[in-house]
Amino acid sequence: MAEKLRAAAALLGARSDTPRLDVELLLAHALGLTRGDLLLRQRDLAVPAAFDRLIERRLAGEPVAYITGVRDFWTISLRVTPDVLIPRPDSETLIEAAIEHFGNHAPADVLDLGTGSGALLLAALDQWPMARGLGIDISSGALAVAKENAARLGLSGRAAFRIGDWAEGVRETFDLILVNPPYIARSVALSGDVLHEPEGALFAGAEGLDDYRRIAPQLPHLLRPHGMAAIEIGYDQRESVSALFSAAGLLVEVRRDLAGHDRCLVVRKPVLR
Ligand SMILES: C[S@@+](CC[C@H](N)C(=O)[O-])C[C@H]1O[C@@H](n2cnc3c(N)ncnc32)[C@H](O)[C@@H]1O
Repeated sequence: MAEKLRAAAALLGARSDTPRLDVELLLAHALGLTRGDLLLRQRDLAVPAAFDRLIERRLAGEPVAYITGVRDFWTISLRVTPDVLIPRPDSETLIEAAIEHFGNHAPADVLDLGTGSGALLLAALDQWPMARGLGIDISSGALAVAKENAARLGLSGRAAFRIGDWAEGVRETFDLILVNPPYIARSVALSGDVLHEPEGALFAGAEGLDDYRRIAPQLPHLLRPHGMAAIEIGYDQRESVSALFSAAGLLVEVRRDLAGHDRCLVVRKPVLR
């Protein structure tokens, strides 16, 4: 088996930045095991015939998460399909910022705008067992995946989902608002795995700012006085996006991801004295 895995990883080296991990995840999927079980038991296992077909799909550019249908995010494992963006480790910066803000005081009500697979909302509900949440997305395909994830994680009782255009028509207020909108400029030529992801999850007009422009004026009406919003940004959007939320009368700080890139705006209401 070891030789076969080395050969597959060498093949994928031309296509992927993480060939060894890809091979392990695909083989675990072919065997119906977790990656952990695969690593523990690999000496006793044979490579199934289905593995070669999975490697072919990966070589043709399909992301591992769409092949296996699964992606881990924060403390949870999510089902993913081509209807949803594959949740990124960088987006965990938003959950970390929320944990830092709330400390021992858990948020009661959470809003996730552009919920996709439900990653951010469901990670927050897993983090705070008494919290309830609402996930909104414009894509009915994405909402079907998010609902399935809530059910699989036993979180349906605390998670509601609604089709919507950002927060249009939302009358409720929230302690925590999580937002990872599309933020790539239309002129950017994408390559690699991302070409398989939904365009509606990626692009936001000529400068990548169209969705922030819509969301910024909505936030003051949605955010409770001591609440916070964690908003994902592209590594070079700190100033342009901060300006939009400041202009909406909100206080803005920036958080970096593990790679040291600006990744998340922490947005609060000014405290009235
Ligand atoms: C970058 S993805 C984020 C998905 C998920 N929150 C995550 O972090 O993995 C952006 C999401 O916003 C949704 N979206 C795009 N335009 C929208 C709009 N006008 N109103 C609501 N959701 C929208 C897309 O369908 C997509 O699911």
